Amino acid sequence: MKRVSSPASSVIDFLSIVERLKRTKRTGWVNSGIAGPESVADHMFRMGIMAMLIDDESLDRTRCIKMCIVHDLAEALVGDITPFDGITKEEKRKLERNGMRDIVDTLGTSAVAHEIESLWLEYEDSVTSEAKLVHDLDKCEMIQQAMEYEKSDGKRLDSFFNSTRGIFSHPQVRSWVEEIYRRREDTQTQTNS
Ligand SMILES: Nc1nc2c(ncn2[C@H]2C[C@H](O)[C@@H](COP(=O)(O)O)O2)c(=O)[nH]1
Ligand SMILES: [Mn+2]
Repeated sequence: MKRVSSPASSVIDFLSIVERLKRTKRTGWVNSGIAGPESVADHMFRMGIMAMLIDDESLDRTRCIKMCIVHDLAEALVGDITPFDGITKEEKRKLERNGMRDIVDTLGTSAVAHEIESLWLEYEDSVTSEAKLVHDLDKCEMIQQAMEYEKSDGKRLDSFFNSTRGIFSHPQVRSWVEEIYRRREDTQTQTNS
């Protein structure tokens, strides 16, 4: 089937929506009083790099990288909703599903529009091994950022570690999480000495 590419006007409209992710600060850090917090785009970028570092031949690595960089795309329209905003998971999914539909519609019926929406739905359903890995990376990236903010801002961000304890399943990600915890303890030891 001939690939139908989106016209330039649609592409620029779509990229202007993506630009919002560069300006949308991650709510969890804003609520924690972090100065100059990362954006949603920053978070997805490092997740993409993390996916490149995964050494697992059973996974479609390229698909994982693509899933990382689209998984929070809906937040360009609905914002970055935390588990503490009083919005149910069902309502959040409905808001983000509708947001994704609006975002992808700007690209028309192109193959890439379908690909982006499919990747997002696969992440949301969290059934495939690739999606489960990207969920691991989502939380691993978050706790590494929390560890780095604890060190740079001299704060305790316990909730990020408490809410993700024991949830990681991929062995390589678990090894990264162990190292994050070790470094966090080092920082706390140095701070207390
Ligand atoms: N204070 C906390 N905030 C949290 C926690 N877990 C997630 N979050 C924040 C981080 C993001 O701002 C937002 C959702 O992130 P997604 O990548 O899942 O869209 O919620 C937590 O335990 N404490
Ligand atoms: Mn995320």
